[in-house]
Amino acid sequence: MVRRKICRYLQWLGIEAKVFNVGNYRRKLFGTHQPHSFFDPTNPEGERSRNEATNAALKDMIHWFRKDEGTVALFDATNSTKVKRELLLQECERNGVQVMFIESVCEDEAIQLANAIETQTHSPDYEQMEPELALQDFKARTRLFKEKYETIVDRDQAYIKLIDAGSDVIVNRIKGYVQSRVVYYLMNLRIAPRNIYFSRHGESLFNVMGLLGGDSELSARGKQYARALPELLSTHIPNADQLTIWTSTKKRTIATAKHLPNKKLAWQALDELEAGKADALTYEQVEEQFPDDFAKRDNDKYNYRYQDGESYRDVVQRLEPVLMDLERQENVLIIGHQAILRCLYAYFMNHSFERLPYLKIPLHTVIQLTPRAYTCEERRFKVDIEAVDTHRPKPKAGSPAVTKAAAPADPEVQALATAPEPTGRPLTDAEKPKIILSNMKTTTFRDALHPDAASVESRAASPAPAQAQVAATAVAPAAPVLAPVPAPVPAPVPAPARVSQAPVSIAKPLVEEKAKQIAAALKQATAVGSIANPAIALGPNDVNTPIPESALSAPLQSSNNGETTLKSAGGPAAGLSVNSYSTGSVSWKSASTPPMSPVPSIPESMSAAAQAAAEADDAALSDNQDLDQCCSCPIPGTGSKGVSASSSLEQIAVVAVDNKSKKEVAVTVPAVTAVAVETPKQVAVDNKSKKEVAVPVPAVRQPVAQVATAAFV
Ligand SMILES: O=P(O)(O)OC[C@H]1O[C@@](CO)(OP(=O)(O)O)[C@@H](O)[C@@H]1O
Repeated sequence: MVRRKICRYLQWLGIEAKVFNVGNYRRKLFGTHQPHSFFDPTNPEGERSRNEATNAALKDMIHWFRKDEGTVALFDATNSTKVKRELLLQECERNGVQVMFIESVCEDEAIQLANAIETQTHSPDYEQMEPELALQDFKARTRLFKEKYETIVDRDQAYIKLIDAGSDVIVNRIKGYVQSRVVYYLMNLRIAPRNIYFSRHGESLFNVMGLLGGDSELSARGKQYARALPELLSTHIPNADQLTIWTSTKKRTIATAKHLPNKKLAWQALDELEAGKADALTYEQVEEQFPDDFAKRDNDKYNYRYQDGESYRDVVQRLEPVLMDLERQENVLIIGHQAILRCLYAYFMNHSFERLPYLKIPLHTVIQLTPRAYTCEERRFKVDIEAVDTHRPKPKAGSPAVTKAAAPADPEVQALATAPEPTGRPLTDAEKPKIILSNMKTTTFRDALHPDAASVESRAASPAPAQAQVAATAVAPAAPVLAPVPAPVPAPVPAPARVSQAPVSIAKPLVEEKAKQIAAALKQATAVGSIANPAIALGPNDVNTPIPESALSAPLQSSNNGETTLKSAGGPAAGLSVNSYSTGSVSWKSASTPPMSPVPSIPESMSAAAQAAAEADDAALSDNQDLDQCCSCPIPGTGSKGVSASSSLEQIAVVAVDNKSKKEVAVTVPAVTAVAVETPKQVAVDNKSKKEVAVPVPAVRQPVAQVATAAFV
């Protein structure tokens, strides 16, 4: 399930990613209900069939790269032996695809069992089979894999090892933007059972007047909703008093949380999409005053950036730290805004970026999301208090509002925009949105095939459009030199320099005791063998950008020969210190990181054949996405509302004291100690002080990689 989560996460960030699940190929070629003997390595017939499935998936993956459709492929197979991994590596190298493996080592029997049960419950392999029989078969299959399992020891190879549900993470030869992104994500990932709740603030005065943005009070009906919320929660949510409430720093969300006795935290990063010059206007006024902008937004709402404001893409970037923290948390209720909740909801429910800005997040409704291994379940609780409808559907192609817009309306988006409002009842199976999650093994990144390299470079060199109150005056540094791009012909191409030959990106002092423990754990794990070995192949753009050491220093436990073990609790930014940093009205308290609970995710341990993810899901996950990510620059003091850099490794969330309210708020700031490597400086002008300030800018938003994963197939 991890590979699906990685895929969803990368897609959410705007990186084209797709899962190639060998189990699905195997099922297509040889049927669903194969007995465990099919997986016996001493069964030549079974072995031949499984290799055939692997080759078919591999072929499709390479084809996908060659057609230039994707950036990161997750090759989802077991990859549990050196020979299998070598095969994958050779094929990828021959085609200019760089590989990073992800191995999940789990010795915790309880987690193994939970995984087995989850797998046999949801895998298409065990559909219509008695649960007990399914479990037995799955265990037998797992034993067969264990016998031949070989842990990854090649120090030249890029890999991540998740030990015991990610409580330790071993990182070897990880470099560049996408790889470090994946490491960061895995360190924060949590797959323990929990619910996540979203609610917009109660109806606001601006909502009633149809005005965008602002910081208005609640209307009378909005206040009524705030008063009704405690009872709504206690009626529908077990242990509602245990929920942590996250709000934005806007009055309307804080007032909505007012009557809740729960622990509360206000995040600046949760503030509504900044409408800039359109702030406090109605849609009609915006159309009248800024007709071109209005049409552009209708044409591409996700990417359209308000003058002096933000785009949805910007908001996704700034929400990343919130999302990371959300992944670590138990039960959280976010009282937020329409655009903000669309972004978060789209992540969990796996909506494409085209659909995202049109998702329906109505007022006076609590949305409950329950991540499952293979799905994310949703329920909506609507309070019977009237509220205006602030949802503006995408205008039909050809309508006056989009006369200037070239592209026709996306039918899926249209359908979504006109879909009936969800009600308080639980969704039926057919209505339930499917989601990610499945075992992940091998992840590969590629770039060399990307014929768009030059244009990517030029995109990176273009100044970002004006950010909230910031005028960019300098050009971002040149993109890293790209490897020669092989022509997209079917014939084998020369293998590029291997990722493994790149210099070690992280070298830390050895902590003997911990290293011994890890070694013992790995040895043991090899013997016990509960694994999942994903691999990620990296593009050349990504090769020379190591993870900022400082971003990883705090959780460091031990390292040896370039292999680094990271303690995931607290995330990679834990312990980074921000001394005296100041923004408009906020001063940093000190070196504390925001409330971060220890992470660990459930391991994908044996992940096995349980690839319940149907082909259809894979297709759903592979929405074409635009790689042209815009840089968004966090400018302290410019009123940019915590607009963040696009790499979370470059920023940390800290607890700060709001100078006005004297309350603690969680805010994100650039991790100043972490920006040096990946984030060159750019000069911008602070509109308030009129002074030049150095701004961290993501080096490149290039297509970075392609991923492959493996499972028991
Ligand atoms: O992106 P669109 O669909 O315009 O919606 C965003 C708008 O939603 C609103 C309501 O119109 O959110 P909210 O009231 O939840 O804070 C505006 O503030 C915001 O500008």
